[in-house]
Amino acid sequence: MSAILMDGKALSAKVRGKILEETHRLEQTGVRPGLAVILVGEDPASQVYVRNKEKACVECGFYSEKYVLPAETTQDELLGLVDELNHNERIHGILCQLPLPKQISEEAVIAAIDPKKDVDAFHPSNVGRIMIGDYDFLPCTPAGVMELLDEYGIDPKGKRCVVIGRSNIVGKPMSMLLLHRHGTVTICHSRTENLAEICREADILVAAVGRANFVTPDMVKPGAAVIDVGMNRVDGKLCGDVDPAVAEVAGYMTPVPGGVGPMTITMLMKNTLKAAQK
Ligand SMILES: NC(=O)C1=CN([C@@H]2O[C@H](COP(=O)(O)OP(=O)(O)OC[C@H]3O[C@@H](n4cnc5c(N)ncnc54)[C@H](OP(=O)(O)O)[C@@H]3O)[C@@H](O)[C@H]2O)C=CC1
Ligand SMILES: Nc1nc(=O)c2c([nH]1)NC[C@@H]1CN(c3ccc(C(=O)N[C@@H](CCC(=O)O)C(=O)O)cc3)C=[N+]21
Ligand SMILES: [Mg+2]
Repeated sequence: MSAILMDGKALSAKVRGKILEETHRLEQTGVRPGLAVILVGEDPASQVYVRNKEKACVECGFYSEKYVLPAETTQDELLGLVDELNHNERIHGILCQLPLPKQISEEAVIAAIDPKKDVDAFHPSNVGRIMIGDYDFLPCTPAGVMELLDEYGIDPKGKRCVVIGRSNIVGKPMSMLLLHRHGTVTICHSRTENLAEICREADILVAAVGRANFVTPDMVKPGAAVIDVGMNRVDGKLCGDVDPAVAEVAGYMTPVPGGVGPMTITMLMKNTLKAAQK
């Protein structure tokens, strides 16, 4: 048996095509969606992400600005830029790439972004709204995973869903979106006991750990949908959190690259369009 690969690249192309149509419609009213991306320091993974985001902006017809700041940037300097972008009328979405250097508080920067321009949906008020189920912006990576599940006809309703990872940017919001869709959700983390056993019960297993080949075939229920959020560099090569051998057990699986990554960026485009439409 070999899992059906969930093609995030193909689905992204489809969704980006629809976004481009919406962009053209919005332009009739004199508004072009604008996204500002801030990158502090030279994290190589972040640079790939920023490059892919620029390409996506072109595909969606957006205006975009990129700010590359040195690793020594102070918190006040960064907050100054955020404030400027909050007031810049060409910019509808602001994304500050995480992680930030040690001298800068991520919480302070996230809180400084105007919630109406917070296309990551990381601001506490947007996070709160997601908890309640009353939101404008969905968090990009979890939203991308949900669109992939929908595209392949995988409905979380009533199903055992296991999320490995509890970060604010992936694990926690992922669990919340699965819960909204009536999944029975278990969140695992580094202190979880009997992790493999818990994972083996999952109909939908999401790996957001940040460790290459963490999920092995013995941890997967035959036929399960296995979603690989991981983006790890091993000897210069990009690989996920899921051992490729899992494809022999799983029913569905997302590849890395070409799975969740492109969908994350597409959801960022969707949020930016939405911000511009408001
Ligand atoms: N495809 C995409 O669009 C995106 C991909 N990523 C990638 O996803 C991965 C996760 O990112 P992120 O959530 O930010 O990472 P974090 O490092 O913030 O979180 C990792 C989580 O995994 C848990 N964990 C670590 N080791 C173990 C273990 N041995 N057993 C069980 N749980 C463990 C941690 O537990 P604890 O809380 O106890 O420490 C933590 O909750 C990374 O590879 C990142 O690059 C991230 C964002 C978007
Ligand atoms: N404020 C903030 N928001 C984020 O959403 C955020 C962040 N910071 N920090 C870093 C992580 C990581 N992340 C990725 C998204 C897409 C790809 C991506 O495009 N992946 C391609 C890579 C292909 C290639 O190698 O070019 C793929 O999987 O096919 C990678 C990584 C978003 N993150
Ligand atoms: Mg920091």
